[in-house]
Amino acid sequence: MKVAIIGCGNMGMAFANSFIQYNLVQKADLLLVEKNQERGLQLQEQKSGIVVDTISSKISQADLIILSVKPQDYPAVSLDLKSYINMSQVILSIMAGIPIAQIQSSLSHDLVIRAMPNTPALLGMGMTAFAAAEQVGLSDIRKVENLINSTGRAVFLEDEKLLDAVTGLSGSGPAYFFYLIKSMIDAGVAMGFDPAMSSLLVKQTMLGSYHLMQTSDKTLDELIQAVASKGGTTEAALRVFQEKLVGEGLQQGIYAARDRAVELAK
Ligand SMILES: NC(=O)C1=CN([C@@H]2O[C@H](COP(=O)(O)OP(=O)(O)OC[C@H]3O[C@@H](n4cnc5c(N)ncnc54)[C@H](OP(=O)(O)O)[C@@H]3O)[C@@H](O)[C@H]2O)C=CC1
Ligand SMILES: O=C(O)[C@@H]1CCC=N1
Repeated sequence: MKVAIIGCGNMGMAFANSFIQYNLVQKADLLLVEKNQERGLQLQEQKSGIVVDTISSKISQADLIILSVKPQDYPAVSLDLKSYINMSQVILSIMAGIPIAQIQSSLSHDLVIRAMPNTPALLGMGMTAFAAAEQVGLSDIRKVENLINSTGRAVFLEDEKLLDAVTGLSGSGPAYFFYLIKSMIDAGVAMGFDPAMSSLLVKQTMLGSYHLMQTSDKTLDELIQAVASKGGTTEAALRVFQEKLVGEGLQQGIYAARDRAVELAK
């Protein structure tokens, strides 16, 4: 399969590297379109594929074209791409917010799939949800799903609108996790640990807790209860979280991310 990737930053290259790692695409069949000169040079040094800095007739040979520029850069990309695209090519967009219909009309092209991955795709441990235009056949959906599976787990959504919620939940989710960890490490440092020791205490706790959650029969509430002894320390912390509306704050943040995805389409 021949693949072209337009915008080879964090996510574009997470996808490219997974395809290569699993031999789903050969480097000679991977066209990397990257406008940023410094990044383009890096990609050339890494020999990850055929690197070019502009969209040209070369793109007409690709079976699949991945759009992984920032949503704000898409209008310029669509103007360039429109003149080279051919009817049988499938477009896979991972851009936040931009609906399938908007991509179809800006490119005058039917075969569009829209996906929302996340950065653990860099390790093949990503979570991607995707939806397809009704004109895309099952065979093309399967081909794209196989590619996405090389970056981690994939779920197909019948309702494209939910992709904005996915963006707020799992697309941006890794940042929330790192934010939580950083806050805990900062608390450890404030209580007298050096940053390395605080980091070890927190990261190992999160790793162990993740595996406990995944292997235990208990619900999340029961797992919390199992830590929170009556009248003990955890209860004291949970009371403060409740008073400070930590859970609600997190949820409001997730809704704000979803709403920003909707705004990005305008
Ligand atoms: N980062 C994440 O966690 C996730 C991101 N996404 C989506 O993926 C997309 C890319 O995000 P991310 O990888 O983080 O962004 P990056 O900024 O890392 O990558 C985008 C790259 O595209 C380049 N670019 C801009 N315009 C063009 C053009 N006309 N032709 C070729 N290349 C161009 C940019 O260059 P320059 O820097 O010079 O502008 C940049 O190198 C976004 O739409 C985002 O919504 C989806 C899920 C998760
Ligand atoms: O922050 C963003 O806009 C992108 C989309 C999801 C994660 N990063």
